[in-house]
Amino acid sequence: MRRFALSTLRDFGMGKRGCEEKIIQEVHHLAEVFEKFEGEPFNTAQPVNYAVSNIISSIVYGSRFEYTDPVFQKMVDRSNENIRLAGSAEIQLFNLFPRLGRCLGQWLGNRALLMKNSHSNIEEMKGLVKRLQESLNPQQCRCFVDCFLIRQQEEAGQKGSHFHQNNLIMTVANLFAAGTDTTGTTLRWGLLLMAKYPHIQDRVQEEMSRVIGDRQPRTEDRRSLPYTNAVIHEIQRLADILPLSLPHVTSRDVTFQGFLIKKGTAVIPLLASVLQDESEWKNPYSFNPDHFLDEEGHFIKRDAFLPFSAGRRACLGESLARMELFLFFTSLLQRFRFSVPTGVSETELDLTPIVGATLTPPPSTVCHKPGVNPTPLLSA
Ligand code: HEM
Repeated sequence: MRRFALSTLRDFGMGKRGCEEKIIQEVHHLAEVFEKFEGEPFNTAQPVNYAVSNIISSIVYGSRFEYTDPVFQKMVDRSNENIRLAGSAEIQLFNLFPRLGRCLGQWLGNRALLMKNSHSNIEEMKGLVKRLQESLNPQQCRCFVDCFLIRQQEEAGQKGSHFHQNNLIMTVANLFAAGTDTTGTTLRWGLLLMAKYPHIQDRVQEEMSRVIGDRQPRTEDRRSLPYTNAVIHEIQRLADILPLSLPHVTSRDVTFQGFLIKKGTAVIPLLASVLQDESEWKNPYSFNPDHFLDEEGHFIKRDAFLPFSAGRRACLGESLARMELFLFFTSLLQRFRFSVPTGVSETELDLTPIVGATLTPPPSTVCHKPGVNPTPLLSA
């Protein structure tokens, strides 16, 4: 299923050009929302989440949603709420000791809410899939769901086929959740860190203005923007949004660094142990883009940079996420200057994360005014 998902996602958007166009279109929608605040402080969470969710949604369903669509809003909000709930103490405890479920009784309010949210989202997704199913044309594959349905028809009656309805809905739900909160959270950390460190924002905007001027940033510009690239990597390193990655289970006995790990053991990789390793990074707990630059200011790759984890089950959306982060971040910084609200100093700006399954920025607000080279908004 992973292989099918990867190759289909590549065909439907994660292929470089197709995806780049989708992201650039979405940047314009997001920038329009930002513009409406006219410099007043606002919380970037919802518009940013809706924008990134539209990228995975258009790959999966073949079309984007309006940010004002109440069904879409609820799906994104529930999915993000679930990621927060999944990291709560009671859910973690329940996962460790499921048999304690009944004893934990009233304690499990979070679990009830999580299940209710999942159920509601799955019902909405079933409706979206049904509509695509009704208009399915096997000669014209419009999106991920279509590809799955066509394969399902081809393998109909085949024993053991993975292409059944339940797998389709669960895959769609996983892609939606995995593709929304992670990228949205990282982008919001980025905007907050730019407001906190204006001298770093200055350097990003100076580099962009010098290298690409007014035109729309493109993925290939990454190579000519070493400082900006280093800043985006440093945002991901410091934000460490998935410090526990995802839990795994050993499929056989393994000996690792002299320790025997029995088959069936739960393994939780601590990404923080590399992203903030004191022997790897000069200032592991500070925001320092120099971690990714050599003395001449060239970008350098670092082995300890593993926000997408590693190995055969590493993040399936890494290339999509990297493209989204680069294009959203550069396009927003080209249009806007982000700052702390009046009356709050940069040093006072709190960066204590909210702990869930991901580490999200605190509910702070940022202001913006036109950037160094504000580009006119294209009509989408
Ligand atoms: C900044 C953004 C992102 C970060 C930091 C991130 C990080 C991760 C991490 C750490 C894992 C766990 C890997 C493991 O189990 O070893 C993961 C898994 C996954 N990610 Fe991402 N991710 C991001 C964006 C995305 C996007 C945009 C998608 C959409 C396609 C996506 C889809 C997935 C899927 C489907 C998995 C499960 C893979 C599997 O179990 O085989 N991710 N991600």
